[in-house]
Amino acid sequence: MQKKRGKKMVRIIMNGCNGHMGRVISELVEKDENAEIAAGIDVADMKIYNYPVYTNVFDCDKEADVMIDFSSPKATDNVLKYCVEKKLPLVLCTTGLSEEQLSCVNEAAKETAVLRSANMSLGINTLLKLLQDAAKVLATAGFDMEIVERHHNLKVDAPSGTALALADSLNEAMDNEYHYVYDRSQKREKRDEKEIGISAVRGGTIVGDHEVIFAGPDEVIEFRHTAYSKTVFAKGAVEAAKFLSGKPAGLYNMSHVINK
Ligand SMILES: NC(=O)C1=CN([C@@H]2O[C@H](COP(=O)(O)OP(=O)(O)OC[C@H]3O[C@@H](n4cnc5c(N)ncnc54)[C@H](OP(=O)(O)O)[C@@H]3O)[C@@H](O)[C@H]2O)C=CC1
Ligand SMILES: O=C(O)C1=N[C@H](C(=O)O)C[C@H](O)C1
Repeated sequence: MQKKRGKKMVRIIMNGCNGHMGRVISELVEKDENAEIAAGIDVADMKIYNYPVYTNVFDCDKEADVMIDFSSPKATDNVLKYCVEKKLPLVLCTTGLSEEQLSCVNEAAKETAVLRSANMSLGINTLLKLLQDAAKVLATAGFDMEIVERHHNLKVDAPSGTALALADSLNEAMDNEYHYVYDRSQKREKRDEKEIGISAVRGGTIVGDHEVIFAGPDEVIEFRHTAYSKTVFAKGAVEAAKFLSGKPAGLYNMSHVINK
């Protein structure tokens, strides 16, 4: 299909182009007058779309304005190296990165623009802010904070990157006094008041569901976000790519895109 070209065209390299998110983004960009996929990167060239696919990121010699990455932590080290070498802005959406990889992200952001977000949806990024006000009132009043996340049965990392980001947001509001508990199966003592419990459910085709529970004496408040399709993440990622193209080196997040 020949698409109408807009005035301002953002050229994207899609890392993880054969995956679930890579495909949703390819479909979305196909209809976008102001964006195109210059090349894809994945472990195999499945010839799904009409852009060139490289199985090794370092073989990719296409001119581009930004990379979007939805792949695997196994790809992250090379993705960061490539983007630093090419001074290519990077929208990093892959979750499950190690502590060491997270510090490499910070280092890379000194050389090129990096926007890392575990969740590209408007809803979760709004919730991250709202929760801080709630925590300041409720956790201070002694409410316990718990997070339950639910995802499809193909998800490999647990807890989700979003659950960790939600916990970090709560914790930041409380001067980082809290610690996270992922598994209570070996515990023989009651809950610590400074813990945030994080539980993961995996099943079927659940796109992504996050519940933040504030449980106090005789009352409970719950905040819940449900993604009904992967398009919410794809839209956010393409918007972030357009925002990041041409930006100076630095670490960005979705709040920069939403409040631009
Ligand atoms: N920030 C956000 O809003 C969101 C983040 N995510 C995260 O994005 C990531 C991808 O999700 P999803 O698309 O569902 O996963 P998929 O497994 O469907 O897709 C990942 C793709 O990346 C490929 N891949 C694996 N290793 C490499 C590598 N070294 N280089 C290039 N490509 C590679 C995989 O190939 P193969 O299958 O052969 O291994 C696969 O085609 C996950 O970490 C997920 O948690 C997902 C949704 C939203
Ligand atoms: O793997 C997924 O699918 C998702 N991963 C992200 C996460 O780990 O938080 C975001 C979203 O919930 C979907």
